[in-house]
Amino acid sequence: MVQADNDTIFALSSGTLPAGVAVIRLSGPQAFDAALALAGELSADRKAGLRTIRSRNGLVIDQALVLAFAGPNSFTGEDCVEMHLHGSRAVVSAVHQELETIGLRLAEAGEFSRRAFENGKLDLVEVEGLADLIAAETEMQRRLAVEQGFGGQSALYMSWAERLTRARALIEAELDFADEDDVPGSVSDRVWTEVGDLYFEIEGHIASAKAGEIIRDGYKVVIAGPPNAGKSSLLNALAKRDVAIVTEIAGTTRDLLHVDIDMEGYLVRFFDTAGLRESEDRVEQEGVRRARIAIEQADLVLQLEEIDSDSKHTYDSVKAEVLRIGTKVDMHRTSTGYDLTISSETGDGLEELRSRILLKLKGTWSGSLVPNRQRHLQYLKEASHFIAEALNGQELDLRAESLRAAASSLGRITGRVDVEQLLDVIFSQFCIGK
Ligand SMILES: Nc1nc2c(ncn2[C@@H]2O[C@H](COP(=O)(O)OP(=O)(O)OP(=O)(O)O)[C@@H](O)[C@H]2O)c(=O)[nH]1
Repeated sequence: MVQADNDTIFALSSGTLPAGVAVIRLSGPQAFDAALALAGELSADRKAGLRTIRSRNGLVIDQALVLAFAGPNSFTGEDCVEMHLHGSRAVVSAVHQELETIGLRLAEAGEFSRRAFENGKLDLVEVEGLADLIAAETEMQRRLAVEQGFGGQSALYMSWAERLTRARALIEAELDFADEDDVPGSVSDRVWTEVGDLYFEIEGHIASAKAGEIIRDGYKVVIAGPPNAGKSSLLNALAKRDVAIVTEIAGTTRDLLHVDIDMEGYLVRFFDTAGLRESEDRVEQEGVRRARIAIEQADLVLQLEEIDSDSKHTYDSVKAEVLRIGTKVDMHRTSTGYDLTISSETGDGLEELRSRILLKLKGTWSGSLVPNRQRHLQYLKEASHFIAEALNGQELDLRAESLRAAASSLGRITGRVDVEQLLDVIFSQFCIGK
């Protein structure tokens, strides 16, 4: 069913019940009336007031703190109310029932944010950043989401779109008014130098996308090696619990297993893989196939091998960095030819392994703004392509058109930048004509 945009909506905005407090949020033209019907009276704008919440037939449902936010100064830009109730299922359910009877409806997933976007309170990048902030589990994910959710990234893209549009305005001024006296001679050289600088800035930003992906989706560490090398034992030792089955039977692990570990604020996803060997067993063959895909997609491969073992394995298509690790050091004396030797049994070398992984991770993100979604990357690449076209073009009007297309691509990232509007602003600052 298509829901009307001017419906007044409500939802439980806080977490799982029961809890100390449950926050129900209302948004839309009827929000204040509905809150008045339940709470009797609302405090002044944005001031919390302690109210008794009653049903229509006068029965007390709960006592709550009620806050009213008159639009446009609210999250959605509409009139909003928050009721901070006691967090019981029965209280929340009774309030929901009352609100539905009054004619409000339960919000759909993301509907508050959608309204915030439609009312110009948040742009798309900020909406995505907010979603990431809510989903953030590690400190670095939180920091990245804050950079994105609170306007920093949008401001960067907006400033780039503005620079492109300004360049285009200058070029068009040159095209339109070249024969008049009050436009300074050829501005082209300076404009193209500036556009060239911007091209390198955008390319640099695109190159940092991997860092964004690693922080947001996790650093993928794949534990690989022949059967019985001790892969599952290492996964369990790192996770400090029994995630994977460990036996002395070669070929125990057949599927891909993974464990997420928060290492000093970074999300690290460790994958345990099936031992790499030729096998007649179809399940094991499939496990090995999945292991190879995981190795190809890894950020770091831990190549395990029991010290002194004969089963040396070569990896064909590893793009990631590889750490060669000799295992079961508690059972062996010699240990040359490895980057590191470990024992999951005694814990030897595990701290060293953790530090090496962290060292690699800490070098990935400097804390600067980075694209962290495929959507951003796609439009950034598109923008960069159009800028390159403008820089290498011949006809001035076609080059100006490429600049417009590049600014539009950047505008699509935030969903806000209207290039034509920008052009008006820029032209209004010129004093062309008499
Ligand atoms: N002494 C000793 N034994 C270990 C160590 N790590 C693993 N083992 C033993 O080696 C055998 C194989 O360990 P796993 O962790 O299952 O090895 P895997 O590489 O996952 O094996 P597959 O699932 O067959 O690919 C088990 O009997 C473990 O107890 C270690 O550090 N020291």
